[in-house]
Amino acid sequence: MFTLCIELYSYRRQQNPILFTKPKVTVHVTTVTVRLKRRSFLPCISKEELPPYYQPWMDITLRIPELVHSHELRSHINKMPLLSSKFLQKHRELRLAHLALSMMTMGYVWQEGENDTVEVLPCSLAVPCWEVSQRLGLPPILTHADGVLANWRKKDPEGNLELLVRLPGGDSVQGFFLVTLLVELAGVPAVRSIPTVINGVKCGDSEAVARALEDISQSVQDMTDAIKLMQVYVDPSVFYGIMRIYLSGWKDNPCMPKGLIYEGVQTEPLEYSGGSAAQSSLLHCFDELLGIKHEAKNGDFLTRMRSYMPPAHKQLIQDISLQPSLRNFVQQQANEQLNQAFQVCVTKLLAFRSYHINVVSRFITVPAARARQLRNQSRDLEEAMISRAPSALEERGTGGSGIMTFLKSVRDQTKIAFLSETSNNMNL
Ligand code: HEM
Repeated sequence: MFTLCIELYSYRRQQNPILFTKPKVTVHVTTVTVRLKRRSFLPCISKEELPPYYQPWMDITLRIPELVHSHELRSHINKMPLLSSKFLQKHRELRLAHLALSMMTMGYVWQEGENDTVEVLPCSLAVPCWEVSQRLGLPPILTHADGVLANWRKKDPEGNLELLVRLPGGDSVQGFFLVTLLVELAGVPAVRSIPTVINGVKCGDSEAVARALEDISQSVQDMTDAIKLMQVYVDPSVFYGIMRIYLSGWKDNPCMPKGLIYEGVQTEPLEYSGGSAAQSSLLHCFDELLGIKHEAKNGDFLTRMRSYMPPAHKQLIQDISLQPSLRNFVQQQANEQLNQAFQVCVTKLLAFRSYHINVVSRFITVPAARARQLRNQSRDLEEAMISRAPSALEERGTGGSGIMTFLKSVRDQTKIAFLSETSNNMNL
């Protein structure tokens, strides 16, 4: 019997829950609210959970945008005491500590933009960041598991959400991380249905497999609906001109070709990719389940992104990959309902990836083209903001990939998963 190795949260569908509000606009979307169990994909963390000993970390972390703006973050971190990580005990404390330390790291490195980065992260930050990372099995840099999965709390009993820790970029930062969180939440029913699919394949129960695939399709559709909120809550100029650099890493990044020395940890510089939703476990799980294989270079990138996930997520993906092939099962059964359910599932995943390419075009490709045009002749504030965006990242994602070639190839490989006889009927 295949069971989920990670305890997921239970969820409840509601007609119109208010997810979070934007000044003057309250958005109602048909998606999910959550009741959390203790250990889940999305740990519910509150600021109060770190012991008071760690107040010097939180004092700085909660002021990152303001201290970056006044160019004082680095000096505050340079004066920060070197604290022992041994008083952090619970998993949630460690996750909150990792969130705080990795957010400070991003602010420290990128405070002055791409032209005045640092070569060394001071030991008061580097040492605890390294130690906490080792204990969690995460890299010592901001990951999707920090900025999205562990960076929220309920703001009020109605279910509105807010971030715990912010980066520069105002409301767009909140919008970016929380909309991504909504995509994660929308994907929960799909992950919960995966064991049903696997067990159905093992027992030869086509009907159960078909029903579970239909649930997965609905959930992926909900993910696509959720990602559409990005354009409501995030301003592309702010994303591209201000926020994006703070998500960037020091691997495959021309403005930090040598990587970063973590003082007190190692004398040689280390290289890490920045935060990216390519580190989300969801699509990795779906690809493994549906038998979607990526081309060598892209596959290597995506596999590398798994080492930026919490180990239990990585393990879950690995476990799914080791199960009997769903695709073979569907082909052998020659059952129309099952065939159809499988095809719809691939179609929905393809639609998510196609819409995601749209999002990337709106938030990166279009502003990058405008930035190139305006770099030497900025006129108004919005233009100035875009033209100050780091040029090294025009063609690269924060995870370090060559963006459009990568994303289009990943999408095209998804199409290959269609069962051949019916793909013609689906007009693709
Ligand atoms: C403004 C919003 C977003 C932008 C600009 C964006 C940008 C990118 C970029 C540039 C990549 C290439 C990998 C890299 O180097 O980082 C990527 C990959 C990826 N992104 Fe996003 N992304 C956004 C939102 C999201 C959201 C909300 C999700 C949902 C979880 C998501 C899921 C993925 C996935 C799964 C990949 C890996 C490629 C794939 O499996 O199709 N992205 N994204």
